[in-house]
Amino acid sequence: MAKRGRNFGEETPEEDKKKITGDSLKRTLRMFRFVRPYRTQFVLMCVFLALSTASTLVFPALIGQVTKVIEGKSPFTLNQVIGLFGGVLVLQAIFSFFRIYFSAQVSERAMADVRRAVYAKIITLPIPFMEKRRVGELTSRLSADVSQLQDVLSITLAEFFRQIATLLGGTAFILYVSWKLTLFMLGTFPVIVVAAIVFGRFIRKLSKESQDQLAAASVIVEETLQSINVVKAFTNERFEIGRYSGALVKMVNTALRTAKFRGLFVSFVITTMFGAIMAIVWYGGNLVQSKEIAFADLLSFIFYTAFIGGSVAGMGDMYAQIQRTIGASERILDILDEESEVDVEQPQPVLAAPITGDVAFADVTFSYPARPDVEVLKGISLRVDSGKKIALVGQSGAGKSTIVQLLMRYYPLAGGQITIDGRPINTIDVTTLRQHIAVVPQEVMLFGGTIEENIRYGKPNATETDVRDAARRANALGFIESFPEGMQTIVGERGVKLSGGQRQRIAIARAILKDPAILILDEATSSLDAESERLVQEALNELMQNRTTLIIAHRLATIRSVDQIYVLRDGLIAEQGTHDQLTNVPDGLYANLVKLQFENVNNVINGH
Ligand SMILES: Nc1ncnc2c1ncn2[C@@H]1O[C@H](COP(=O)(O)OP(=O)(O)OP(=O)(O)O)[C@@H](O)[C@H]1O
Repeated sequence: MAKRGRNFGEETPEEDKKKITGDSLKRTLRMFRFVRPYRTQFVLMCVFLALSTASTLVFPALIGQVTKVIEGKSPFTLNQVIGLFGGVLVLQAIFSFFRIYFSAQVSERAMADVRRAVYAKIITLPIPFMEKRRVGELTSRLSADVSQLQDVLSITLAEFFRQIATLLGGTAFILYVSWKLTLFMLGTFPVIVVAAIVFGRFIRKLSKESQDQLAAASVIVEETLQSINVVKAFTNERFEIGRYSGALVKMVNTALRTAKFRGLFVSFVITTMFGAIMAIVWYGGNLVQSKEIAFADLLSFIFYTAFIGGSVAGMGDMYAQIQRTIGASERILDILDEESEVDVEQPQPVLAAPITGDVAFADVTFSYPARPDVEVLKGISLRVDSGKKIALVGQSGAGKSTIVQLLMRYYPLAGGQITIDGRPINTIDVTTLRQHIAVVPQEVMLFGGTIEENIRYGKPNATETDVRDAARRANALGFIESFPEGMQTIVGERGVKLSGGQRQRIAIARAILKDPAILILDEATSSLDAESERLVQEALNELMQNRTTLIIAHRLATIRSVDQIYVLRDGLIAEQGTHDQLTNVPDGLYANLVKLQFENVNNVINGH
């Protein structure tokens, strides 16, 4: 049996072992909506499948006919029968071709639609959903689960149909030839096939064990090579070699044990299968001798028996296949049934009336969905008037990033309200809301394309001149043009080919191009060298002009001139005011932070 992805009868992983119930089958059938657009091809595939199965089933009967001709017991000549044989052969080839052609048409297109739908769903789901799942898990929905469904459409369905047809057609034929021989055959052959299936399962379990052990050994290699510096620093080479050898010995032992059973299995199969055929030939031969059946029919009988045996063997795998398919469909449907926050079926909203950018938080409380019992914000109220700048400062974990994540509407609030221009943000379309906000993150993440593509990410329909202009205003044009390929320079994976300061300026150019009313700056914690710092700061000043800006500040030196500073402690605003006001609060939090940073800088300068 041809199988893609998984091997014949391979053990079904635990998570795939879904009970087959009426409900789960019904749910799985919902996946057929993806086949509906291709129903013509699907029907054609079924027709050719039926035809090719029927033509295969004719072969044993034809072999019987040939024998009859040779024995001189047929009204046809040898050439006529062989001609018919050839005709069936040609038809069978044509039918099979079209069956595969149409099944590929259906399965490839329908599965691309499933992948597109799942991806569109995943990328538009709210952040809390993404937090609950691992990225690897989501990507395997797109690869493994969809491939499983594709197997069903392109292979399993055909196999299933063929097996049932062979079983029914073959049994009907042999019953017609001789019910006695049929009963004799049914008493032996299927029993052996089923025994072989069970034995085979056991062996596969064993070989999976040795595969797992090989995987475990590979993990040791991978881990140690990845952290080779650590291994060497601790001089643990000998220890690791020992660990690896141990894993190998275990694997070899299991493999040898498996081989013993595999040897037994092969001997068992060969002996019993051929034994059964011999028994049938013996019994059938007797029937031929006593003239109960014709010799030609005995030959056809044996061929059909082999066909039936193959079908019974294939059936064993069918149940596992259906289980896997139900599991895969359910996991895909679970995702498709989630509610998106962005409706991609609708065209992207054109930016509604420009906003002025008055941002206000009123008594906002919040807990992350992943940790509902920890209140991260305990009643935050703040306001930034249009075009003004505020800074959020406070210890790590105080809730600064949370505040801006809520403004982006990544999470629903537990209490209170956030408004922009007086409108609660949950009444604004989420795409429109985010179109008005740009974020310059702490760690700039660039996509693997060109510099131009990365800047254009801020506004996909921007002209080349706009992109250059944004780069120039972000102090980035200089370094971009110093590269031989200029704007077309490919930035390596995650932008590793660019320095930290350069990446930041690209992120600033991106934000300038987006031209939002509201800006969020998540200050980089690591400081740049003085020249880089100056270039970035200049670019930021250009970006911040006339925009409502929220700065998550880590280095207090950069926020002296903001309009208002909010000092956070444990999810509450502990102090607020301008830099000058706050530094004068005796023993104030901010005053202490400033002192601390000042001392640190002095310590570094003085070499302490
Ligand atoms: N996605 C999340 N799920 C659950 N808890 C989170 C999540 N993100 C942050 N937290 C928790 O919320 C609290 C506030 O985190 P937040 O990132 O807002 O702090 P921060 O002030 O920005 O800190 P830093 O300066 O280190 O970035 C922390 O205790 C953190 O552990």
